[in-house]
Amino acid sequence: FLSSPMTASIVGCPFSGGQPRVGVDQGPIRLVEAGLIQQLTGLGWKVKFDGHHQFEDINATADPPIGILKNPRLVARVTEAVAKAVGAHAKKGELPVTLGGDHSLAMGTISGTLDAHPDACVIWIDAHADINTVETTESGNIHGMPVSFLLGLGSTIPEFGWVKPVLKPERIVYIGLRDVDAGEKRILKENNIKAFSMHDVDRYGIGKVVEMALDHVNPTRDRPIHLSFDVDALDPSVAPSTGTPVRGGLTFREGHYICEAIWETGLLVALDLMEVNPSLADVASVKQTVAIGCSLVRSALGETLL
Ligand SMILES: N[C@@H](CSCCS(N)(=O)=O)C(=O)O
Ligand SMILES: [Mn+2]
Ligand SMILES: [Mn+2]
Repeated sequence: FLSSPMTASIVGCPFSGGQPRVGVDQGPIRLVEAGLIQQLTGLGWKVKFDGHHQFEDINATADPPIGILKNPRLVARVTEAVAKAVGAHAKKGELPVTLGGDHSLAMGTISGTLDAHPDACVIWIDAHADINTVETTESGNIHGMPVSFLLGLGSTIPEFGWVKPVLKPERIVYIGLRDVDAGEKRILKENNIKAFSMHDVDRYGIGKVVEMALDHVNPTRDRPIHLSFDVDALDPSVAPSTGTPVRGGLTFREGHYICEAIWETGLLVALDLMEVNPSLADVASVKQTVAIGCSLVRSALGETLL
């Protein structure tokens, strides 16, 4: 699915509108400053990066909540721009590597991927399901909702008219869940969405879980894969500087195994690395979180241990 020479296009998205914490917009800047581009070049990738996206803000008075949804017009506008950017890169046979920024961005990245690769499946690595609808969300933070928009669940909002229900429930699988709201549990069940929680990771081991996840969404290993990786899937001791940390997460190796195994399929067409917030911990912990973000991207893009 990728053109040659293999080209990775870094889509830097300094965006925090999907959630209330300051700082997650600095994630992409810190990942690039840590040398991610040079690291990918070192792996043999042709890397394209024409600067971080400049999302123009909408002042709060012009963007009042819709229901309890916060910054709705801003999130709608930004994610539409991201969908266009990711879709354009993917259509050129490049591998878009979207650096967040909060996970509401995935409404855009996955829309873009599916525009270029309609048959793609989504592997969502996260402590959370991010599948709340307008009706079920209790926070109004849109970073907890992107999957519901992509599936076309819940009532539609005119401001999000650009999002089409391009994702089918049988084309997404979760790994790492351990903090799912009651409403989300109902949605997962009603839509028969496959999800491997941390209980499953403990029970089967990460190797078997990844195999079962791929068997579910990619049975004959012929579909393009969009990997959406929320660093809060990792245990907070491994990736502390993130907005919604939840204990009992993936180890350093389990996180990397997922990326390595998906690269090994040869089917990866798009990657998101989301929710790195470099303002939530001490200097050493921030550095650790940024470094593991870079490391996960390298593993997903072919870096091997031997
Ligand atoms: N389920 C909660 C938390 S959502 C956490 C979003 S993320 N992208 O995984 O950090 C909510 O809806 O606010
Ligand atoms: Mn998430
Ligand atoms: Mn999460």
